[in-house]
Amino acid sequence: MSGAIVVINAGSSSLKFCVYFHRAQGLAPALRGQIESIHTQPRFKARDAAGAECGTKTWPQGTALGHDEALRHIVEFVHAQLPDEPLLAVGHRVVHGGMEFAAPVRMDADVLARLEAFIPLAPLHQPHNLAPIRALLAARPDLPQVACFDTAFHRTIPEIAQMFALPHALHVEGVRRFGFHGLSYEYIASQLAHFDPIAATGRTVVLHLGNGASMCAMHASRSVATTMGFTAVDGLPMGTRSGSIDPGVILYLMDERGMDARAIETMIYNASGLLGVSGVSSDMRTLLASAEPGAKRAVDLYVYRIGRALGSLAAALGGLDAVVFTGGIGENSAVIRERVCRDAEWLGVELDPEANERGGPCISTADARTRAWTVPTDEEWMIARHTLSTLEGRP
Ligand SMILES: Nc1ncnc2c1ncn2[C@@H]1O[C@H](COP(=O)(O)OP(=O)(O)O)[C@@H](O)[C@H]1O
Ligand SMILES: CC(=O)OP(=O)(O)O
Ligand SMILES: [Mg+2]
Repeated sequence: MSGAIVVINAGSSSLKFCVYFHRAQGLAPALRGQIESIHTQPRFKARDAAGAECGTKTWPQGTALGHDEALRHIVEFVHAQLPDEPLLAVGHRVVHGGMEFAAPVRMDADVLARLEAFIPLAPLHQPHNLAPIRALLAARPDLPQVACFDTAFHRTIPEIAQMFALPHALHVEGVRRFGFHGLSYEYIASQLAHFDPIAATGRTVVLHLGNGASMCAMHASRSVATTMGFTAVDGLPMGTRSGSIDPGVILYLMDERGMDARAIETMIYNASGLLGVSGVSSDMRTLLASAEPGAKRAVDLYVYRIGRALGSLAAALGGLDAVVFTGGIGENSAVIRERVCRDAEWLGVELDPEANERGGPCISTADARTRAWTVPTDEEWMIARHTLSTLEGRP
């Protein structure tokens, strides 16, 4: 079965793709890239198997390209680069799998309809995750497609950590914490043993800081608690999402400010977080480079909330052996890592500033009680492996 597996990963601000060749010796990346900042200043970049840049394009500042146009650009690019490679399957990141989908699944019209029910629970992601699946099911019904879920990795979270203190019938019906960024956490969990056996077997908090942001407490590389909940708007402040707020604020906005559910949805998903607090930008690079007081305010709140969440997750773990930074901000921003690590000194984290500037992978001092790492995530690799296993009928 020689040919290509194409992986599509629609994030809230980016569309990432990777083409893997499946050969006798296994899966190998052949072409990868992304369009980032798709709602604000889209930039396309692709690299070949050797890591050499093989495609770039930038759109003018202020272009709201959106996911559909971004996907069209990527499909044309991949087709032009690899016109003769037979396509074996397409693997997709699907953010919400609810209680029903705890493992990757082969797509058909029935599964698609069931996944569409979760659109209200992940409005920035699920529609964009499902649109290419729907289009391909219509155009190429013979082509295998596999959905891989952000929620699946968190199914090991103990019942008590999944609960809201609401009437219990709601929990039974599925109003519970699901958690997200699971493909990223699963990848990091698969890498921990190579970096730090203590982090792999012990108590580790992984910080996935991208446009969406969450943190996951892992015990022996399994998820035991996470900051996101029923939806991906919970937990940390993000690029445009509020993270946790007092639910009383929602009632106040409805009753006293005349806002309806849709207006509140737009506010908490699209106009809050770094963007709302700063009034400047949702993009961490822009905020760190800005002299505006709003930019400093947003970064300060971001770091503060990460520190609060770290204390809470360390409590859930009963202590802390390691922290791991990943995601666009976690992998690339030495400043944010430094600030988070300084605030976490009470938990035994001791930053090595030079190692942090170099980008790690180890960014803590040799004798720190709690080790700190920066590890690039690879959701696409997890999706490719799950897609192949599903095609081959393996769990
Ligand atoms: N060098 C950098 N310094 C600070 N932030 C960065 C840097 N590079 C990327 N980022 C941030 O990473 C975020 C995007 O992360 P990413 O994980 O790619 O997003 P998505 O959630 O859409 O998958 C943006 O906020 C961007 O500003
Ligand atoms: C679930 C989520 O927030 O994903 P992303 O960070 O890719 O937007
Ligand atoms: Mg992402």
